[in-house]
Amino acid sequence: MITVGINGYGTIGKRVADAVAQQPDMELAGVAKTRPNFEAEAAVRNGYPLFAAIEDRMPLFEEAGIDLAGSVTELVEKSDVVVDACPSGVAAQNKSMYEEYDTPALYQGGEDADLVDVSFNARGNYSAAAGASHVRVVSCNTTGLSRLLAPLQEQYGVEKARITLVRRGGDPGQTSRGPINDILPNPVTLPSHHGPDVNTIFPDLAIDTLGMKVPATLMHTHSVNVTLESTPTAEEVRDRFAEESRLFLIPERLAIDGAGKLKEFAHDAGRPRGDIWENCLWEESISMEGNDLYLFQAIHQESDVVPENIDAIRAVTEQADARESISTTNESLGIGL
Ligand SMILES: NC(=O)C1=CN([C@@H]2O[C@H](COP(=O)(O)OP(=O)(O)OC[C@H]3O[C@@H](n4cnc5c(N)ncnc54)[C@H](O)[C@@H]3O)[C@@H](O)[C@H]2O)C=CC1
Ligand SMILES: O=C(OP(=O)(O)O)[C@H](O)COP(=O)(O)O
Repeated sequence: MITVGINGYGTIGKRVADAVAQQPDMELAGVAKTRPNFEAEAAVRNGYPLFAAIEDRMPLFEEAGIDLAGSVTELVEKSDVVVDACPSGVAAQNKSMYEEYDTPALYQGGEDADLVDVSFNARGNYSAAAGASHVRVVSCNTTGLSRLLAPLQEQYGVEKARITLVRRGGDPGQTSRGPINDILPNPVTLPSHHGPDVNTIFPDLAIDTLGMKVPATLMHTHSVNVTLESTPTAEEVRDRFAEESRLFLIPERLAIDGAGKLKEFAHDAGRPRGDIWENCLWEESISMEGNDLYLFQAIHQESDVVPENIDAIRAVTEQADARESISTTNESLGIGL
C-alpha cells in the first residue's frame, strides 16, 4: 500500500483525498488544514485523520472541538508521498519540509516549473516521474491540452498548435473573484503560461496560447486550432480521440450546448460534486480544413487534475506503469462518461 498525505485541503486537495481513499493500492494517512473551518469538519466527517498545517494554531482546533492526529510534520513523516495542494506559492515554501523528511512531493499547476524535477501528465510523460522527489502536476488547462495533443502528436505529427483559452473567472466558492460583467485579456502579455507549460510535457511541440478571463465559474473553454503534419479526415480524428479514456466526445444528440448543461449532465450522472475528470470535446466541432484541425473543448478546472495526481503518486513510487495506473485510476473513480 502507498501511504499518501495531503497538505492543503481546499478545492483540489479535498478531491485528491477522496480519490486516494478510493484506490485499491493506496491509503490516506491524513490531510492538513490551516484552520478549523467547514472543510476541516468535512474531513473529520469523512473519517480522514486531520493534522494542523501550522503548529501554533493547534489550540484553535481544540477550541472548535476538532480532534487532531498531529501536526503536518508528523503527516509528512508517515507518508510515502505527500500531495501538496496549497495555494500557489505556498507549496514552494513547503518544499524544504518534504526534503527534511525525505518524502517525495507532488505540487500543483500554480507552482513554477523550475520548483520541481519533473512536470507531469499521465498521458504525456508518466515514466519521466519514476523515482522523482519533486513533481508538478500541471495546471487544469495544461492537463487538458496535454491529453488532447498526445494522440495528435503520436498519430499525425503536430506542425503547430494555436489555442485560445476562455478562462472562468473563479471557482464557484471563490466569492472574492471577479470579473463581473467584463472580459479581461489574461494575462495581457502573450503567451499565457499554458504554451510553455505544455512544453514541460512535450518539449518539441510548437504551441501558442493566449487567454481571456470571463465572468463564469463553471468551466474553462478552449478554442483549438492544430496544424497537423498529415491530413486525416475529421472522422478519423474523432475516432482516434474516442479511443482516449480521458477525452469525452459530447454527442450532438445529447443537446449539450455549453458548460451549464455539461455540469447538469455530470450531476445527473451521479458524479461527486458534479466533477468532470475528462476533457469535454464537442464532437460536431471537430473539423479539418486541409491539415488544420479545429475544435472546442471544455475543461472542469476543479477536477481534471485529480486523476493525474493519483497517477503521479504511482509514477514516483514506481508501483505501476502508465497503462496500469491510468486503468486503475479510471476504474476506481468511474471515469468514462
Ligand atoms: N481551483 C482550480 O481550478 C485549480 C487549481 N490548481 C492549482 O492547485 C493549487 C491549489 O489550488 P486550489 O485547491 O484551487 O486552492 P484553494 O484555495 O481552494 O485550496 C488551498 C487550501 O490550502 C490551504 N492552505 C493555505 N496555506 C496553507 C499551508 N501553509 N499549509 C496547508 N494548507 C494551506 C487553504 O486554506 C485552502 O484550504 C494551486 O497551485 C492551483 O493553481 C490546479 C488546477 C485547477
Ligand atoms: O489551473 C487552473 O487554471 P490554468 O490552467 O489556467 O492555470 C485553475 O483553473 C486555476 O486557475 P486560477 O489561476 O484562475 O486560480
